[in-house]
Parts: sequence; C-alpha cells; structure tokens
Amino acid sequence: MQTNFDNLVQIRRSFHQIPELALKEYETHALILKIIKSFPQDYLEFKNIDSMPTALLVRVRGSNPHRTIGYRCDIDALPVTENTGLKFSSTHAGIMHACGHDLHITVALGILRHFSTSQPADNLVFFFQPAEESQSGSVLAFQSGAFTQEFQPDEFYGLHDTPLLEAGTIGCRMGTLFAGTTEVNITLSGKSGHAAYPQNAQDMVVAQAYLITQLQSIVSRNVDPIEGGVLTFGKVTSGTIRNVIAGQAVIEGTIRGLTQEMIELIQERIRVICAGVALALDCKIDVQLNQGGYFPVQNNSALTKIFIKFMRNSKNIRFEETPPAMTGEDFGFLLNQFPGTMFWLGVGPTSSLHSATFNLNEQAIQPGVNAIIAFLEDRMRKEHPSNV
Ligand SMILES: CC(=O)N[C@@H](CCC[C@H](N)C(=O)O)C(=O)O
Repeated sequence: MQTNFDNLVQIRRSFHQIPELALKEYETHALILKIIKSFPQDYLEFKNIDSMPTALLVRVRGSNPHRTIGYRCDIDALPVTENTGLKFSSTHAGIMHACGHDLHITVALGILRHFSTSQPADNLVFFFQPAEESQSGSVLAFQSGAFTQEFQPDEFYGLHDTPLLEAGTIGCRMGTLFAGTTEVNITLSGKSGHAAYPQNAQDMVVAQAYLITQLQSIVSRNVDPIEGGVLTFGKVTSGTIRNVIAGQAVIEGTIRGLTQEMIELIQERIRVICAGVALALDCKIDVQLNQGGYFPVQNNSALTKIFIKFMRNSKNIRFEETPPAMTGEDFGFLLNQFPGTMFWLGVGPTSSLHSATFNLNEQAIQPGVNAIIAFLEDRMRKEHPSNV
C-alpha cells in the first residue's frame, strides 16, 4: 500500500499492516521516522536510545517556552491472529494491532505534524514508546536516560483507545484511571512417567489443574469485593502426548488491582498457595512475579482537573467521565516520575481490545487529533507555573 502522508486514515492502515511485538518494532519505527521526515523540520530535534533501537523521541522547539510538555504513544502489537477480514489486515502472521496502537501512533503523528508547521509556544516532546504490552518499555527508556536535559517533560500526557466509548469521545477521570498489573509465571516440575503407572510419577497436569482452581479462590475469598481485583491465566501448557504423565507444566497470567496494596495482597496469596500445593502434591513450584512498570495509572490531580475542565467545556469535544478500568499500562511508571494525565479516546463500537475481531472506528482519529491539539494550545497559553 502507498502511504499518503496527508491522510491520517491511510497512515493508520499502513501501520495496521505491519504490527510488531515488543522491542521488535523495526518496520514501525522506520515508517514513523519516514513520515516525520516528510514534515517541515525547522523546529524538530530527534533523540534515539542506543539500547532501544525502536524507540524514538522528537522534540518540537517552542517559540517562547515556559515548560516542556511530553506526549507519549505506544507502538507495539500483540501475538493475536487477526480475524477482521479487513482489506488492510496484518501482513505479519500471528501478530495484530489488537490494542489499537496503530491509532495511537497516527494520532501522535497528526499532532506532531500540526506543531511542526505551527510552532508551539512551549517545547513539546513526543515519545514513541516500544513494548507497552510486555517488557515495560517505559522503564527501559527511563533507565536509559531518554528523558534527560531537553527531553525531560515537566508534564506528560498519553491516551489509550477504547471500544467502550463512541468514536472520537474523550474519557478521563481524577485519580486512578487504570489498574496496576503483575505478570505471573508459574512452573510446576515433578516426575514424568508411563500413563499406566501413576503411582510412580508426579502428574503436573493434575497439579496444574488443582493449582489453578486454588488460585482462582483468591479474588473470591481474599479480595475485598468493594475494592475488586483480577487474576487471569491466559496461557497454560503441559504434557506432550496422551499416554505420558507430564513432568512439567507452565501457567502464565496477570494480576490486576487498582491500588499497589491490592496487587501485593494477590502476589502474596499466590506465593502462599503455590507453596501449599507444592507440599500437598509433592512437586516443585517456581513462581515468578514481575510488575515491571505496570503501576496503577494515577492521574495528577492539578493537571487532570485542568484537562477535564478543558475537555468538558469545549463545544467541539465530546467528553465523558469514566470509571477506573482493570486494563494495565506502563504509562503508570512514567506518571510516577512526571506529573501528567492519561485519558481514553473512544473508537467504538467494536469488539474488545485484544480480540482477533477488534476493528476500531477510524472516525475517531481526526476528532482525537483536534481535541489534543486544542488542549495543548490552551495549556501553552497559560502562564508558568501558576496554572498547575
Ligand atoms: C491497555 C492494555 O491492554 N494494556 C495491557 C498491559 C499489559 C501489562 C502486562 N504485560 C500484563 O500482562 O500484566 C493489558 O493487558 O492491560
């Protein structure tokens, strides 16, 4: 497909065709760069991160800067086989932009294109971030010194698309927008053997099944139902053939909680139950819990108040206050380092994020770009630092 860099829908479709997994976003990175190089370059500066070749930071020099405003967009895709039937479906087998990061990139490029032709008052830093779905790209970038000196934001913004809001609607809330998460990897090891002689083996298929049902009592029995929490096991593997008792099994899942305390409670219960099942079923159970940068996404109260007020009072913007969601985001880590706001952009109606039939409504792109440009321009008109 030929990309017309004036047409945001076509740009989005080009990215949709080349989804790439965390830290392997090479084609995506090259296309982002090619598109930005087609914009006027007068105010732009680029920064690469040597240890993260698919990351990109672009600074737009302000005309009379009082602050540096960061805007982050994630660029990775998921190991999902697309089943949308779209003529511009993924060309990368088994990988899909099933979380809408193709739209996130497009919206960021739309905003960047605007400010590359119409110089902003304040400095802007755009962060095209690899590895949101796994491996905490935000932490890797931060630890590699991405946000030092001129690339250090005083405040940071970022969006996520959602099928739960009508296309083009902006959603946000004060306080916690997204849950914190923890990746759970559990490996069970025992003695394999002949299917006919269970007394001489330790069956890890049975242990795995037993362990999953025990672990699934955590949310119903240990979590305060008013607070809520989630424990999902999305991938289990074990065994090789019907008549061999499996000596190994692996369970992969994710914890969700709206507070760090809730995440730590669920983590602790997982450790205790795994130790108990290992003892009861005479096997080894190794538990790896990895939170990375997936902290609860806590919106800064002063900045988010300004953001919501602007969106709510703008005639051309549809805004809805949204409840917290159990989706995770490593933007939670960046909001621990810098004050800022995360918000939703509606792309509905369509099937859920992460599904093979997720087919976002492209009518969301232009209103999303317009709303964010309008907000940033308004924000830059305000004096520094009294309006925070
Ligand atoms: C918006 C979204 O869907 N984000 C992902 C973040 C994944 C966090 C981590 N890799 C985990 O699986 O816990 C999500 O699944 O919510």
